[in-house]
Amino acid sequence: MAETEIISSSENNEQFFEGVEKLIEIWFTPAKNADLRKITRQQWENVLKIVRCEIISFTQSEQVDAYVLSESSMFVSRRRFILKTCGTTTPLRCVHAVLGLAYDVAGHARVHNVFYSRREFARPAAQLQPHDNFDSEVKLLDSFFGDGRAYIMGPEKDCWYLYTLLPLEGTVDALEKEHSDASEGGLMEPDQTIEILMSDLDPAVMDIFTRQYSADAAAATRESGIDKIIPGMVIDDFLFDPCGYSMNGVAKDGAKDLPSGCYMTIHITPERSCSYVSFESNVPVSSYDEVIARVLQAFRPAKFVLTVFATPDSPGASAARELKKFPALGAYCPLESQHCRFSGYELQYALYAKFPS
Ligand SMILES: C[S@+](CC[C@H](N)C(=O)[O-])C[C@H]1O[C@@H](n2cnc3c(N)ncnc32)[C@H](O)[C@@H]1O
Repeated sequence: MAETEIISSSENNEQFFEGVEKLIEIWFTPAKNADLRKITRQQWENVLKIVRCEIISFTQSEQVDAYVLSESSMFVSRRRFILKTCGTTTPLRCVHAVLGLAYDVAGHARVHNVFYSRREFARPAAQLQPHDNFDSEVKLLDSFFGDGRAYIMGPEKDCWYLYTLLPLEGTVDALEKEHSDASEGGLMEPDQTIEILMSDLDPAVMDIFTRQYSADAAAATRESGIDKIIPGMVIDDFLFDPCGYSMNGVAKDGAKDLPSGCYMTIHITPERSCSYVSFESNVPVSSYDEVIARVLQAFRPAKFVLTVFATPDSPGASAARELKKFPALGAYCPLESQHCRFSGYELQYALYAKFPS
């Protein structure tokens, strides 16, 4: 298994692990016969060496290849690449190699869009370049993709960073993008993604994700209720030793109400001093109420960042607008909320904390 940075915390002799992930999503412009799934496992393994992690499990649906990694997950479909990695991994260092394989092996010559995002790290100083600060990350991304836009949302300690090629709606750049999209023939298929990035979780729940408590990953999946969050998924789960958990879910072929490109992914760092859980899915629902309620009930965080990206024609567009109203979510009140209208996407960011009891 790849080298893992687990640093002893002097306070209580507990291990520190940076659960916060860096997430990069690259969409390529559709091209005849082009498919990222032509890239071989060996080629992905070489890419992941640059990132400092490795593949530990694989599952797939008709549309998505899903890899569980030693540090989080990778999803590969015809024209979309998603890499989400935690710890002190270096995902932006592999972008050059991914673009090369996309061109040489998969037949993709043009990048249509890019999203790079992450929450603020618990220990930013422990990260390796370029991840030691957002400016360096943006500089490297710009060296690959040209003129991207960088945003920082929320308060300093709990902020969420985003880099994208999407211009803000109503700008001259947005008009230009619409023209180029129109000439390429309506590229944007409906798309929506929810992420719930949780910290400071209930220790009783976190115990489930230890070898001491759960015999295997499947037992932890059942006991926590992860298998009920989005029914109809094939689950590929992994329980680390002595603790830690990762899972990918892809829609079962022929699942009712679940399109075959649908995925979910959950990663859990249960150590008490640095507990962290991330949930992400592109499930196409018009309200996220049930999914959010199930996630919060399963993990009981003290605090979380919620982000929703949705194209205007996706069912999730109404969900993003509902969340814009700044609603309380069960036992949680919103501390911050921001809504952004990009050309072709809406984004809702919010920071929630448990009501004081
Ligand atoms: C890979 S998981 C998922 C982390 C994820 N990003 C999250 O949301 O917390 C990390 C957890 O697994 C534990 N772990 C145990 N062995 C590991 C290994 N070889 N590589 C990575 N993590 C390991 C870490 O201590 C941590 O609790």
